[in-house]
Amino acid sequence: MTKHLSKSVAIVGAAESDLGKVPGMTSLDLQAQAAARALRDAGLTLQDVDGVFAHVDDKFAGLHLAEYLGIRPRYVDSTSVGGMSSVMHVRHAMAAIEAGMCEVALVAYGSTQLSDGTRKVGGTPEDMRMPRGQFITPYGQLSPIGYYAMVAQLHMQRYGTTHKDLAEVAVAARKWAQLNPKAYRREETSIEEVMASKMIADPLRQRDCCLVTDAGGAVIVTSAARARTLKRPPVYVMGIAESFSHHYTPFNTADWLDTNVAQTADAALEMAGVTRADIDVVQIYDHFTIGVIQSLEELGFCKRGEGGAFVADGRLAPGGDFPINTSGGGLSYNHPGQFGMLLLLEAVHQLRKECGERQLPKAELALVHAPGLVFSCNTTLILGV
Ligand SMILES: CC(=O)SCCNC(=O)CCNC(=O)[C@H](O)C(C)(C)COP(=O)(O)OP(=O)(O)OC[C@H]1O[C@@H](n2cnc3c(N)ncnc32)[C@H](O)[C@@H]1OP(=O)(O)O
Repeated sequence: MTKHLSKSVAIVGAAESDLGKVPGMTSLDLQAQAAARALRDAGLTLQDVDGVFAHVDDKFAGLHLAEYLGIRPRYVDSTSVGGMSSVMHVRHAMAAIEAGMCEVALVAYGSTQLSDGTRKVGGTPEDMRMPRGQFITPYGQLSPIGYYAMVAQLHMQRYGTTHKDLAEVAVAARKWAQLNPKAYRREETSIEEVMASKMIADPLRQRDCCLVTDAGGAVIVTSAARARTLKRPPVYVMGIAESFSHHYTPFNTADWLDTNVAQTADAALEMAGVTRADIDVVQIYDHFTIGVIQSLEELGFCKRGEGGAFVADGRLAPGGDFPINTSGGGLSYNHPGQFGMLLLLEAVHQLRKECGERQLPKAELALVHAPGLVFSCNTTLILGV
């Protein structure tokens, strides 16, 4: 249905804010810093921006960012659906640009969860306000780690996945991080070290969980026609799809491992007119090691239940035959409150061949996948140069 929109818009500017621990900044500061850098990258100015797409833990995110930047856009979208929001905003920007409602869209995200100590592992008042809260939170279920721990338990019980399989994902991420000067954790690690790290929510140990860092990022999306007049090589949106299944906890679904991921992967690939085998760069949300195994299966890179075997023997790491998350991912690079923006940025950097030591030799087509909440929704994006 959206096939005709393939290559109708492109990312023409992309930048991270300062990363890691950034004291003295607010999430708005980080968004604005990233926005200024992304605009400079594109050769555009704030006056060119007429669409703002932002999400932070604030329902007025787009409005606040526009006001902070001193601009008066004619289109604002502050939809927040968890980790995938920034990736989904690229689709919403495409729709708005194609409908003539804006021409230069700023997509931004920022979080200072490390510096301001706002990341809580569970039992927050917000949890209690959600419908599930009263039945789950009082019993000590940590959010979202506890939910993914239950998914991991089920995966292990049903398919024989082991903790060593999970650890493979964490070690591969660290090996990529060692090639990325901006990564937060770059020290050597091993399968044994991951497996011996402190238990957080059985079977997920500390090193199975993403980092808590500050970070922000921004991309500039515009029409293909405008993109061709700018200084950067356009990174085209070849295909993109989003899908929603349930609210937050998978325990309301018939099978916790059942997701809508394949639906968005198939739709995005079809829109792009390419197959899984054509993809050079894969960026997958790694909030927890089990999330990567589950995503690889659900995206159709292997069958459900085979993800553990798929990631074995360093396959995802530098030098492996299925490299993913070349930045070091949320597990070792940076993980602000939500990771979609950083996944998107790494895909753009790979396609523009600006990744230094971690640059993949062939990088023409990228697949970015991000879920929201606990695989409650997801977006798949195919980018190409
Ligand atoms: C939509 C979504 O994206 S869902 C995901 C949202 N994010 C999360 O849920 C965050 C998950 N992670 C966490 O909550 C925490 O990192 C935990 C609970 C796993 C670990 O917490 P703690 O053991 O209390 O560690 P704490 O956060 O205090 O950090 C202690 C040290 O361990 C480090 N550390 C934490 N996780 C890791 C890791 N995976 N690898 C290496 N070091 C780590 C920290 O960087 C910190 O180092 P420092 O003292 O040098 O700064």
